[in-house]
Amino acid sequence: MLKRLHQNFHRYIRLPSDHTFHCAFRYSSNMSTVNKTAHEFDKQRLEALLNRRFFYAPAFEIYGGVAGLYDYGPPGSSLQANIISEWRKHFIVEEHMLELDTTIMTPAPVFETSGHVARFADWMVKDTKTGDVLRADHLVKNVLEARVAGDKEARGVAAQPKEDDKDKKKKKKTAKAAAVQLADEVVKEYESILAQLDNYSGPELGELCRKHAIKNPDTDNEVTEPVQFNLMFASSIGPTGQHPGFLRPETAQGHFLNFSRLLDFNNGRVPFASAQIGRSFRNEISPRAGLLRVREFTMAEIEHYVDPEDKRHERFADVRDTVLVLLDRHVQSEGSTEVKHMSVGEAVDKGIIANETLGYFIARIYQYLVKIGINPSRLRFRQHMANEMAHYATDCWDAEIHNSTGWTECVGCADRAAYDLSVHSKKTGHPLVVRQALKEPIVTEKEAAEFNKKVFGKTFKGDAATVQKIVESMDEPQLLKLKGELAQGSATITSEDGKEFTLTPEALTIERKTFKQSIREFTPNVIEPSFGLGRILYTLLEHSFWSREQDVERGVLSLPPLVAPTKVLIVPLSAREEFTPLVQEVCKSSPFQGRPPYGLHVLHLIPLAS
Ligand SMILES: Nc1ncnc2c1ncn2[C@@H]1O[C@H](COP(=O)(O)OP(=O)(O)OP(=O)(O)O)[C@@H](O)[C@H]1O
Repeated sequence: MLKRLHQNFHRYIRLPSDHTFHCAFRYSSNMSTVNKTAHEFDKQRLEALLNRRFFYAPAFEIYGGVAGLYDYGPPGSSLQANIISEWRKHFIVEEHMLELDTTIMTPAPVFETSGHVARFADWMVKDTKTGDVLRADHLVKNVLEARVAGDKEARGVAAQPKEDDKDKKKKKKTAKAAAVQLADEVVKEYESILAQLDNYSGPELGELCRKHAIKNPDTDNEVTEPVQFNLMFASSIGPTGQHPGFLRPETAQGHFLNFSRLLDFNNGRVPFASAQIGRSFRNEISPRAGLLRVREFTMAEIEHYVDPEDKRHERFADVRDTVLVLLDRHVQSEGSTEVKHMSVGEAVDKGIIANETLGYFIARIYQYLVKIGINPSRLRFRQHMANEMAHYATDCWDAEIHNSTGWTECVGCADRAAYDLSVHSKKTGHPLVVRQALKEPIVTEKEAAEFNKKVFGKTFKGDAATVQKIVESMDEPQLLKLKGELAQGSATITSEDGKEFTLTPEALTIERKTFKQSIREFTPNVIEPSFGLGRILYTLLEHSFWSREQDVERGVLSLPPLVAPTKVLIVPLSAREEFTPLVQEVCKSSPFQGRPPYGLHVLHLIPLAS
């Protein structure tokens, strides 16, 4: 019997029929083909399927659950592992990146220096009567979008709500507005606000709420002025609570703090990149969007260190012709969302994308997302507007994926300039720089201060070090001025705390000297692609979900084999116990074991017969 099983292996591999998630077997990454026969997307059916098959579920559910925390079940974990595995291959292996695994618990000074303690915050408002908390930009977005939708409905442009919404109770609570037709200018103004929503400061969001009578849609109550809420989870390290700390809200700082070691590992050369996959934590104000906004999630982040004077990328030619859908900042600031279809080469040439390295990573992000099954026609890159971008960043693009809630940022890709390395270096005194031997030494002439240590010490005693520091920190024009004053007999300088010191030519001389520099020292700039894997996973599930017109009850997930949780199913057709060892034997000796064709590397053994 076993021999027969082996001989007829392919007959005993039961390719699952296409009415459950096991139809991960539809080898199509081209959903447009699939969608021709598919029924309209139904979020409730997808959610029911994901819940029933335990892709993921609210964490601590039997204790009532906590918003924004989710556990992944077997297929969800497997799907996530495959997404990560492909990410590792696509970025870490193919780009020779240096992988890290740094700690989550972080001492507070790190985030004080990075600016997170002061600025990693969102604007929140409170319902003036119930005290319910809402994120200010989300409130404005939901209410204005609902009004625009209501206007479309009143004009007969929008689809009417479906009659067959059986499970209305379960429907997500979202802002709804009556089908009321608005004046054309009002619609235009709303659309303009929505197009540049991320550009508004907290006070401006408050102003919008007042101007457009935006209230809490759940209660119709007014809301308070926006106040900032820091998103980091605070903790303390050690039994005495002496060392305040935070759960990291991103993995990036772990890369920067290890920069010197990474640089050594890379033999002192740039460019190179570090990469890390790990958990991050954000105490989101009002997480109501399933996996799209959670309080604990897996990120995959790359920090690519590059010479600030040369941001070319040696493999740019490989991606130059990749055509992307771009929504640039100028279009948004005009209140429009009109996209451009453009090759990444053209976008860099025209200065729409700031430099080659940033363009290279944007193209690689696109390739990765499409490879794992994201529908390219629902993927765009949106450039950050001036106010939205961190003050130190020179350019930033988000990979946004369209889903049932609209466009969602799933990957951020920013040129962070030299900010992070500079601030940590300044704070700790540890140089986070690259030293490069110059082919041709640079010869320069400049004013230099020379201290007569004996006289200097005698004159200034305990203040000698302070006075020396003041002089050493002077630039060329200041030194020239000081030199002139000393030539007249003496000069007076003042310390930060207002103390005055008189310098004489006996204590200090300033002379023009020639310097030869054979080492160039610089702080590299950082290009950072930052992926939220939960958002990618969820949008992928939406893009892969469909059902047939003739069988809408049964959902199908058409995931590419590369990431599908189940690749091959081997099942006994009878419940007889003696079949179990035979099936296990077949699994072990299957041609897929060890040498997976087409990425088939997971074998699931599921008893089918009952
Ligand atoms: N609360 C969250 N839940 C799930 N994923 C998240 C969350 N916050 C951020 N991410 C993911 O991490 C990536 C990088 O984080 P980044 O700091 O750029 O996001 P963000 O701009 O703060 O996102 P948002 O504006 O949506 O809050 C995002 O592109 C997203 O995929």
